[in-house]
Amino acid sequence: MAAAVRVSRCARLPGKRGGVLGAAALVALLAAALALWGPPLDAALAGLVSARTATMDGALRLARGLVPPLAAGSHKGRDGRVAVVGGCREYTGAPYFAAISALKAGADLAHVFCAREAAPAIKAYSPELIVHPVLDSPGAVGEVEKWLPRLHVLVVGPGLGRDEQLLASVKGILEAARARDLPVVIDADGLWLVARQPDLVRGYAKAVLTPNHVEFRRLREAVVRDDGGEDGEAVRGLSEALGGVTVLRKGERDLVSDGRQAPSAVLVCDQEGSLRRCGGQGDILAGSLGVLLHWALLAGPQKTNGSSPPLLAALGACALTRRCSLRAFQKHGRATTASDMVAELGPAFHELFES
Ligand SMILES: NC(=O)C1=CN([C@@H]2O[C@H](COP(=O)(O)OP(=O)(O)OC[C@H]3O[C@@H](n4cnc5c(N)ncnc54)[C@H](O)[C@@H]3O)[C@@H](O)[C@H]2O)[C@@H](O)CC1
Ligand SMILES: Nc1ncnc2c1ncn2[C@@H]1O[C@H](COP(=O)(O)OP(=O)(O)OP(=O)(O)O)[C@@H](O)[C@H]1O
Ligand SMILES: [Mg+2]
Repeated sequence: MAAAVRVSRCARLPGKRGGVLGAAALVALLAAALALWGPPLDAALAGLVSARTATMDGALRLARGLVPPLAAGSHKGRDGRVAVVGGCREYTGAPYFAAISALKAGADLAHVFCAREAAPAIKAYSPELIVHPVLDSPGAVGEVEKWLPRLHVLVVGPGLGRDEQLLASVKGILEAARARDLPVVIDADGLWLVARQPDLVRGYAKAVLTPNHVEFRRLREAVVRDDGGEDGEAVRGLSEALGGVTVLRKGERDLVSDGRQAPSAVLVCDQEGSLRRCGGQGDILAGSLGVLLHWALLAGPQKTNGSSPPLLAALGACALTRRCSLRAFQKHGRATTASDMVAELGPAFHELFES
């Protein structure tokens, strides 16, 4: 059973003695303890409450510390060069949402490597995106590989579709990225590929998978031969079976684990979000996560306090996506779309990471 703690916003937290701690006392107590973070934190809290799942507000505080300060002398690209690999005839919105979210979350440059047919539409959505119509060309892997030295992170899968030729190209691109130790976020149909070829990511600590409900079940079925279970232990088990790849299982509560946190904590992000379940919210999360993952890996242990950088980045991206979707929902209600959420990403980022 994944051991950690569940810290929810509500007042009720069953302790070992079955008592209930008041919210204020609990928050104060855990705020101090969370400051320890990492193995000392786990040790400090292990005896406090029964092993459940953990919403690590302290992790968010750490995530804030990963954001590089804007500086007069910085050059274009320093704060992140993110590339989305996806976009096909059917799906052009998903790669756009992922790439523009990376920019609005603070990346300096956002590329999209997509199929030729998708490129005009994605280019038309935004002049900010650098769109390469190469993914369905015979030399797609080489075309992308020559860009890898100039990129910090790949976000693979939004709007990819399931065309065998595209998936074969993406397999080669993932292999090339891993060979260069490039961090990757794998979402949507990129997860379709991983479910069929788990060794593409197995044991790769710089990979983060972001399955939704359906994609999670497919992965569990393919990797651990069990499509049951949606709880923290199922997430931790999948992560462990993939050799410590960080898994973010999206849902009403986002569950994150790298399978190795001792004692194997599963972190929960259940901050308030939108009640609307419109398409594109997962793409926004994947793009935001791309830039946060780059920053987290760059920050070093003194900033992450010994915690897993991908884990912190995933939590930060969950909180950011929920906050921008909530802001959009408060303005647009049932009419809220992913475009409205993207429009709120900048203010949500400021609220969470800069104020
Ligand atoms: N505007 C666009 O271009 C969009 C394109 N998208 C792309 O569409 C492709 C397929 O993504 P999908 O998410 O549709 O496919 P999935 O295979 O993830 O999901 C298939 C169906 O499962 C159902 N489902 C999803 N979450 C569920 C849940 N929590 N409980 C029960 N049922 C659930 C939905 O009806 C969904 O259509 C991906 O490449 C994705 O990136 C989506 O991201 C949505 C937006
Ligand atoms: N049932 C839910 N209740 C509240 N929030 C949810 C729920 N399901 C998902 N979310 C929120 O929406 C985010 C995206 O999850 P979702 O399941 O929509 O991804 P997705 O299906 O990949 O989206 P996309 O349409 O972009 O592919 C989650 O990280 C979570 O914050
Ligand atoms: Mg999705």
